[in-house]
Amino acid sequence: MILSPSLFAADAGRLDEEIAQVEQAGAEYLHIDVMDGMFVPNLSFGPNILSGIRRKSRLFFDVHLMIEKPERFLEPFIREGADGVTVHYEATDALDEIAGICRERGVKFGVALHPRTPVSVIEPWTDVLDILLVMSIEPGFGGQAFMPEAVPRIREAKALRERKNARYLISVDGGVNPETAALCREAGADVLVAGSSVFRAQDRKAALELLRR
Ligand SMILES: O=C(CO)[C@@H](O)[C@H](O)COP(=O)(O)O
Ligand SMILES: [Fe+2]
Repeated sequence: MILSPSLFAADAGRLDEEIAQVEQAGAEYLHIDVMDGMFVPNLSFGPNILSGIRRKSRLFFDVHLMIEKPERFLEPFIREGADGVTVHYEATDALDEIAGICRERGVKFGVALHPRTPVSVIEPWTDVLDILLVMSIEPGFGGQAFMPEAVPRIREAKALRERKNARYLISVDGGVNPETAALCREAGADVLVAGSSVFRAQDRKAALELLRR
């Protein structure tokens, strides 16, 4: 299981220490939420923050773009250190272009699905997709409860991968804690994104171990 602590839940006054802690505790990815106040009613990190934290960490930077027309900002996020860029299906008509740029620049191409977007919409891109992000909350805020409807959607994403003989990782984002992590794992998740359950815990290593178990 790949664990991707979500930086949005970290103490913004000491991001480098927070990142070092989860890196030392054995996280594989660092999930970085980018919000534009349009696609979601909130704001978060921009490319300048990515550039700053890139100098402090070797983790895989798993960038989750919750922005309208993400193709406008792909280049700065790649340049500043993203290893994977996940865009929302609902936010763009340019998935082919985005997939092409990701391939050219050697970064993983991810697509996120809002909880009400059918999993089947991704079918035309399954052969170029590296990460399918199944949202298990309404995007825009951390600390929300996991939506149980996500579980059959993870199963559907896995069945689709098998049927299409595709290779994408299935990632789950929102309300992931030790209990809901178990449901996600059983359903077929490969990557667990977890904000509050990691960064609100005193002992990050213990928190990651509980998610992994
Ligand atoms: O993309 C988002 C929110 O839109 C997430 O990545 C959250 O930041 C996850 O936080 P928790 O639900 O784990 O607290
Ligand atoms: Fe996210």
